[in-house]
Amino acid sequence: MKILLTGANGLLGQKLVALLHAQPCLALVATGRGPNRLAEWYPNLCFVVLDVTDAGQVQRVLAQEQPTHVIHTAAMTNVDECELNQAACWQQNVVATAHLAAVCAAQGVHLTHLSTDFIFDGSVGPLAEDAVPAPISHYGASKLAAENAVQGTVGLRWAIARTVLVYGVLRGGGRTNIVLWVRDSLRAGKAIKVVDDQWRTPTLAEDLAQGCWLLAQHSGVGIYNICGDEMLTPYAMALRVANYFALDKSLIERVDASTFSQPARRPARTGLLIGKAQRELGYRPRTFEEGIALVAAQ
Ligand SMILES: NC(=O)C1=CN([C@@H]2O[C@H](COP(=O)(O)OP(=O)(O)OC[C@H]3O[C@@H](n4cnc5c(N)ncnc54)[C@H](OP(=O)(O)O)[C@@H]3O)[C@@H](O)[C@H]2O)C=CC1
Ligand SMILES: Cc1cn([C@H]2C[C@H](O)[C@@H](COP(=O)(O)OP(=O)(O)O[C@H]3O[C@@H](C)C(=O)[C@@H](O)[C@H]3O)O2)c(=O)[nH]c1=O
Repeated sequence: MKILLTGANGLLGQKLVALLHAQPCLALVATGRGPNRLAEWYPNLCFVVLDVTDAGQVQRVLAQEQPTHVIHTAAMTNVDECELNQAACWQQNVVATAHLAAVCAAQGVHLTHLSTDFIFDGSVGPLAEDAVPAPISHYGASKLAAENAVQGTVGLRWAIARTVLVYGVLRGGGRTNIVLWVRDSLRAGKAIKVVDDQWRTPTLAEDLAQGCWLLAQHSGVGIYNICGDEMLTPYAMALRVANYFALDKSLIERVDASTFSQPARRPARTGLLIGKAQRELGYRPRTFEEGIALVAAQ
């Protein structure tokens, strides 16, 4: 088995490297668009530069590496930036994915593609895999189009892992996430406004990596929700983080989403149901509390 990761420098990518680099009987090729930000921690990691929007590079790297499986985490994940730079978002999230899927099909490579709860409009939740998508942001529309491109690629063995609000410790800089943002703001004595009218099933990055590994091992086919098992608002999450780290809860101001005028709308109520992944893959995510404890331990 030989797994090639895209976006290996990212939050999920790093956790996949941590999980997979020492697996017996598995060859791992980590790829990313920039320099390898993981060399300090994984000096023996096989890292190849791969910008997934460069069709020639994708062709060459897959032909050269001959993976049996690809886990495609690379994407433009800043939702507001996607709303403001829609062409770049489409290029990164849709065009690149469609081409990667075609190359995987041509080479008989199993593709696990990462998708999101933001393909839904947030009117009802939590949702199972058969719910009808209706994205309300360009990011969400791009991720739905990517799903459709993957599913529409003839001859491709594919799995789509949908996830939600991923958190965890990221090395070497990159996007922050809800748990780190709350912890670091409160530690700095900074007041924060946190919404209590958006509902999510927050996902520990290590659990998401485990779910992707299970999908690759099973060469799973179809859509699988891979996320946390608890439905929480960011406000509830912030209180849990403050309690765990014994930080000042009075700095957390409870607000609703109307407080923010972000370029991209966020779906109010999402969250995904994980029964299928639990039954078919043996997926067992940690609780939010356990997730915070793991973040604290790192
Ligand atoms: N984070 C979340 O809350 C959620 C994420 N997801 C999905 O999960 C996946 C992983 O997300 P996450 O790890 O959090 O994202 P990150 O933003 O942490 O990582 C994404 C990685 O993709 C890389 N990348 C971006 N464009 C390209 C490109 N053209 N070629 C190669 N690499 C590229 C980035 O490179 P660089 O480091 O150089 O910027 C970055 O390392 C994404 O597909 C995302 O849509 C779904 C739901 C929730
Ligand atoms: C910055 C900020 C966020 N929040 C809340 C809103 C939101 O529910 C949560 C995260 O907000 P952000 O804008 O940082 O993240 P956001 O862009 O909403 O996160 C999304 O990322 C993409 C990649 C996905 O695929 C989605 O699943 C989702 O995780 O925290 C506040 O309450 N106050 C704040 O000041």
